[in-house]
This record gives sequence, structure tokens and C-alpha cells, in this order.
Amino acid sequence: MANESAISLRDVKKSFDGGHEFVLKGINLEIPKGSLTAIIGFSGTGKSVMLKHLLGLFKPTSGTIEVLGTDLSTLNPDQLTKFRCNFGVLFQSAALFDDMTVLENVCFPLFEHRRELKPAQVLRIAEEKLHQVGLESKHYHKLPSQISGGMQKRTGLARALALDPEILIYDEPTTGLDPILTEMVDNLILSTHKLKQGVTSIMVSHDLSAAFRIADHIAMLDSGRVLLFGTPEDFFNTDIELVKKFVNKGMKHQ
Ligand SMILES: Nc1ncnc2c1ncn2[C@@H]1O[C@H](COP(=O)(O)OP(=O)(O)OP(=O)(O)O)[C@@H](O)[C@H]1O
Repeated sequence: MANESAISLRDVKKSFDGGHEFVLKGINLEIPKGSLTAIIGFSGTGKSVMLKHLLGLFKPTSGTIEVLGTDLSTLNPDQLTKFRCNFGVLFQSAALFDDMTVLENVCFPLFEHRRELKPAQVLRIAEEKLHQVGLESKHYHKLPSQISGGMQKRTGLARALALDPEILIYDEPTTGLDPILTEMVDNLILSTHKLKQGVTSIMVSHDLSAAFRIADHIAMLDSGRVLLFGTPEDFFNTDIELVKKFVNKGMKHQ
């Protein structure tokens, strides 16, 4: 289907204080299947809160969230945990287990969620994922503290890919990295996205130049609403003053 959505949010509202203040004020968003979508916006506008709703970590106060055609509100906690295997998540810090080797880190989700696999099969898949993200085998038996920041990101991505997720989520993947590492991670996101047809990638980013370079769709949030959702071209041609200001400022600072 041409415009099939991987994720649909319909009038999603979220209040943490019983309805006095709303952090999400009616989010409507259809993220196309197979797209690489960047979520941008000023600090505190609800990007992370929205992301946590997609993962089922927060429940909306009202509105519906569908992921791959499933309404998340219909899932019980066990089903939700299983459903999360559809997601691979790479956090700002790679969030690796410090006391496990690179290879063990990537094997971990497979041992947890693919219990039917034999250890040799788990190892083969983990090595395949590490190879896919360009990590050389000489690093596989090192601890995270013994490898560079870039290699840690690669390991985190290999782990996110371990279960062959339909949706990849990158939460501020390059915040705090130097320009060279930033470019490497951006290119890795793009090449990973292109490698598996149909995979949907969502990246929350403060790095506007990267968002415009690699994303095919962009959603700008402002005060808990979607101010604009479209292609990078739509953003450059928009008449919405706040979007123009944000984009011009953001691009100048990078
Ligand atoms: N668990 C929570 N309880 C109460 N308020 C929360 C909670 N999580 C987030 N918020 C509030 O929701 C608002 C939006 O936060 P969010 O982290 O989504 O912003 P953001 O757009 O991701 O910002 P940044 O770009 O700085 O990461 C903030 O005012 C924050 O304090």
C-alpha cells in the first residue's frame, strides 16, 4: 500500500497532573511505513514524551496511538512487552551493559526474546549485526569501557537491530558528539535505514542539518502540537513563521 502508516497518533493528549496542564495537546501524526522521519522542535515541546507514548511507556490521557496497525490501548502489559520487540531503540548514551562484552550486549535481547534459538544461532545473528554496523571482530570480546564512543554507538545500534525490528528509534543519537562522530552516526542511521526495505526509522534530533540531510519526513513539534509535518522541501517552502525562524536559526548554528 502506498501511504500505509507505521504509526498513527490521533488527537493524543497527555497530562501528568490530572488535567490541569497538558504536555501533549492533541497530536495528530501519521508516520509513513518505510520513512526516515525526524522529530524536531524547541526544548520542552514534548518530543521525548511523544516518543515514550509510541513505545507504550506512557499512556495517553486521551486519543489513540496505533503502531503497525495495533491500537496500543488494547494490549495488556505482557502483550505490550512482547510488542516492543517491534522496536529497536538507540539512546543518546548507547546504554550498553558495562559488565558485558560487545558481543554479549548484542546477544542479550536474543537470549531474552528468542528463546527458541540455540546459543550458536544467537552468536551468528549477533556477529552478523555487528558486521552490518561496521564493527571489526577484534572488538567483539572487549568491554564497552575498552572501546571508543563511536564503537559504542555501533554496538548499541547492533543491539537495537538484533531482533530485526520494524521500527528503529533514535533518541538524540548525536547530542554531545564531536562533528566527525556525528557524521559517522548520521551516515550509519541512513545506511541502516536503506539496508532493510520497509523499516521505519524515527529520529528525535537537535541536529537540524542532519535531520534535513538524511530524513525524508520531518515533524516539528511546538507546545505539544505538531506545527508542521512534511518533507524537507515543505519545510524550506513553508510560510509558518515559527518554523522558518527555527529552521534558519538551527541551520546557522551548525
Ligand atoms: N514523567 C513526567 N512527569 C511530569 N512531567 C513530565 C514528565 N516527562 C516530561 N514531562 C514534562 O513534559 C514537557 C515536555 O518534555 P519532553 O522531555 O518531552 O521535551 P523535549 O521536547 O523532548 O525536550 P528536549 O528537546 O529538551 O529533550 C516538559 O515540560 C517536561 O517537564
